[in-house]
Amino acid sequence: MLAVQQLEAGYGESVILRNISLNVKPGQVVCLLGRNGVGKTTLMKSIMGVLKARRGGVSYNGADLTKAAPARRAKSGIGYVPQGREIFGQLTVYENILVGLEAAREKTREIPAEAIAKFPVLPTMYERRGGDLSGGQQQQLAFARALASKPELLLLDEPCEGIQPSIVDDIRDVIRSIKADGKTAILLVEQSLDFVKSVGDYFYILDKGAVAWEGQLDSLSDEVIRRYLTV
Ligand SMILES: Nc1ncnc2c1ncn2[C@@H]1O[C@H](COP(=O)(O)OP(=O)(O)OP(=O)(O)O)[C@@H](O)[C@H]1O
Repeated sequence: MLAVQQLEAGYGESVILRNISLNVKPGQVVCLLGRNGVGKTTLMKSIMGVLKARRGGVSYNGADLTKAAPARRAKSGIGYVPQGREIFGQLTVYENILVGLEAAREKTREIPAEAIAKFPVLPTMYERRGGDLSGGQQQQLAFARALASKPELLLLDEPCEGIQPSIVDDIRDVIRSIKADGKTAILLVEQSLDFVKSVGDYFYILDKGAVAWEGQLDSLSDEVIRRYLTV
């Protein structure tokens, strides 16, 4: 469903991604691995269209999205939980989720039940400002905002970063439950290999601007971990 082909992207003079090709199939949980600074977030931004591709392309369900703005990509069915969550601090919890609804294919102001079903605490906080929530609550809100448009592909950039261990377990459960529902594929950036192995199907390792290794997660060997992931 998602195909990234020979993508090149970067900032100003610097080229971060030189030649990236990867695929995500329906319902799959694909994990993006690599040492700090290899460009995982840059790739997520390029897929979402926040950062323009310089070469190569991004296609989704057969449509070429390489030149499409982020809003069109969202409307095509791609949801995004960015690194750092990017909750609108001055908006209420409810309003934050409504922002996610803007990307829904049918026009509605009704938050779909499935967006919040996994986060029962959120409706009890609808009137609170996003900025007043804890990190874990903000992460739940970022998930709900992304799920509001019923995406078929969810981009998750380090959803456990800065989150306390008990909430990390909750996030794992949410990812597993999205996977079990079978309606939404996930492209996940995550540092913890244990976490990745507990939710993922397939992996890509980035190194030097390209895909250095890929495979089924159960085939990820200690040798590959040492070569590309150990600091
Ligand atoms: N807005 C920006 N302007 C210029 N350079 C940037 C910008 N954002 C990131 N970079 C640089 O691009 C490179 C890749 O960064 P990126 O955040 O994509 O890596 P990452 O693999 O996600 O790292 P981490 O695991 O630390 O989040 C780094 O060298 C970083 O300094």
